[in-house]
Amino acid sequence: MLRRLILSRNNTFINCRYASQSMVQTTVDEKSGIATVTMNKSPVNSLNLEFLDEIKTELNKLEKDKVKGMMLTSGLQKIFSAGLDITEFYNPNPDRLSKFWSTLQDTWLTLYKTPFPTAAIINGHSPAGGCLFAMSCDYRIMVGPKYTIGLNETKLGIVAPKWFIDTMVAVIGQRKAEISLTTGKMYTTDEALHIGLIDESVPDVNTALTQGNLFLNNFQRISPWAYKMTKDITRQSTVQWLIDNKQKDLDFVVTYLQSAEVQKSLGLYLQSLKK
Ligand SMILES: CCCCCCCCCCCC/C=C/CC(=O)SCCNC(=O)CCNC(=O)[C@H](O)C(C)(C)COP(=O)(O)OP(=O)(O)OC[C@H]1O[C@@H](n2cnc3c(N)ncnc32)[C@H](O)[C@@H]1OP(=O)(O)O
Repeated sequence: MLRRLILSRNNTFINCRYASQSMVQTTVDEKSGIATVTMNKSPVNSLNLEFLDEIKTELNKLEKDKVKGMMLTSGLQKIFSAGLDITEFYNPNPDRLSKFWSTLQDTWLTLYKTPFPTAAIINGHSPAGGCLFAMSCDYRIMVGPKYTIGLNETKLGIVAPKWFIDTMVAVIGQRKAEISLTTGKMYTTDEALHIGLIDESVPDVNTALTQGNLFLNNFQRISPWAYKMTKDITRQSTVQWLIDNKQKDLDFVVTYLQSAEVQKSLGLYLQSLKK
């Protein structure tokens, strides 16, 4: 792991930590203690086993370093994240599929439970797993108006697992989540703002980063202990369900994803993407 100091947009030095050929770049503003984690896996930030593992490792490091907040964003031009890497579960190797799903569970738990406040800077399309990661942050700022966000699993002929669903319910409520999930709807920035899936829509990424910093700076005046306890209590039932049902969730997903019917749907969906 290498470290270097670079000059940030507001002329303060930021501590930049990066690994060679890393898919995740992190900078920490020395003055505010706020980290920016940038996902950088071309072409679409699809979440495969190695990428998830890197994100989880980075989040754990930030916790150890006691950062004051974190913004999650993308280094790609028009995509926040295309969600889970479909090639991990189309014609999968069963052992790798198990490892992939366990890593997803752990990465999500780490992100959803961070002891520091988080903001998603959604600077591109954010379907499915990309939307899950954005919803798992404490606050969402999306660059409009061109991009879309949502849990579109039914469009792939698959079903969002219970903890994806519960995460969405926590953000937009039962009724809107049910409609969104069953129809697999991808929302435009304006629509997402209207239903509360995002908190702010802004015209460009610099404004999004400024607003993200503003949101996270609110917590300078809040006791970290009070923040963490409140977040734990608020998110407890969703988190506890997964902790108690990790193996059941894994077994179900691995079996279900390998069924002939699901594999057929995924094959057709992948083909449509290639076109
Ligand atoms: C009791 C009942 C309980 C039931 C429980 C069931 C539980 C089991 C179910 C398991 C659930 C699994 C959950 C999955 C969640 C997911 O995240 S699935 C992934 C969903 N993602 C998408 O649908 C996004 C698809 N991609 C796009 O829409 C577009 O690519 C884009 C808008 C992101 C970008 O568009 P564009 O810039 O035009 O790029 P493209 O040319 O489309 O793509 C470039 C390149 O990338 C490949 N690609 C795109 N997305 C993915 C992906 N998610 N995974 C892998 N690969 C992807 C695309 O095919 C192109 O490849 P080529 O360059 O053509 O080779």
